[in-house]
Amino acid sequence: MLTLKQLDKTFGAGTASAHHALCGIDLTLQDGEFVTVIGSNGAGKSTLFGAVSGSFFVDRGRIVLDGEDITYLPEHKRAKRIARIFQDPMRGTAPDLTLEENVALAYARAGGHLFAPALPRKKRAFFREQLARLDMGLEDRMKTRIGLLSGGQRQAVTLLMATINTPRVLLLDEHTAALDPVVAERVLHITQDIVAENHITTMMVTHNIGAALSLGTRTIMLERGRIVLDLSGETRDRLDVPGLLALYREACGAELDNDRMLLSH
Ligand SMILES: Nc1ncnc2c1ncn2[C@@H]1O[C@H](COP(=O)(O)OP(=O)(O)OP(=O)(O)O)[C@@H](O)[C@H]1O
Repeated sequence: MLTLKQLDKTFGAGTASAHHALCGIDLTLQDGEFVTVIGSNGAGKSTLFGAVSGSFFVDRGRIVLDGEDITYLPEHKRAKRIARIFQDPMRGTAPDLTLEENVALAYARAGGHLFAPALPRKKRAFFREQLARLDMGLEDRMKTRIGLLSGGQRQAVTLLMATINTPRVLLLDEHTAALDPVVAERVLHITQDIVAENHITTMMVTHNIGAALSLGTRTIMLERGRIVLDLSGETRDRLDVPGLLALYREACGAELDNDRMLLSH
């Protein structure tokens, strides 16, 4: 279980450009829960992920994972349990290393090691099987430099690498936004399968409202560093995009300001 209690973060505190990016975030995620996260531009979605993954420490509040207080645990020590994938497919892999070398690195990192020994044969075979499931022909390209793969292929590999040692929490920060729609759809399918099979507690930021309402079992909406909507069960099941926008208007007294979100449904 992941619990966030009263998280607060101000960037540039004490300066003229101070920005209160997280304002008392309270959120509990059950094991294996898949939550989609939406919100207008600058609402604090990436900041929330940064707080959970440890890119910075929060100013106030507590982050508790499986009963352990990890609020001040450095990022590299959380990495074994909390994986994060970004929008940029180039970010999660080393372009000059082969697919196999990247996988070896991911294993090493997940095990808390600095150096990557050669991949044990069993693990190699397992990863090859996983690659075959992607149906992108990558299982026969273990010796190919990652930099030669397409964005979609790289993002799919990044997803496999991030979940190689089954993290407790997976943070997906618009991880399909830079892919063409067909590839994005496929990567989303793979995401759902991996998350469900491994029972990984997952939060996924998306600007696609339709995807936000159809994937996972819960949707939260952020606005100015606060959770303004937390939708699940029948309420969420019955909701369509206009319905969500109306709820937003009711909660915030304004129209949603996110062009990408409004254009993508
Ligand atoms: N390191 C930082 N220093 C100063 N301000 C920051 C920093 N990171 C984020 N912010 C500010 O905090 C606010 C929240 O940013 P964040 O990236 O979390 O928003 P977001 O909801 O992910 O937005 P988007 O959908 O546009 O990516 C923004 O106003 C942003 O400019």
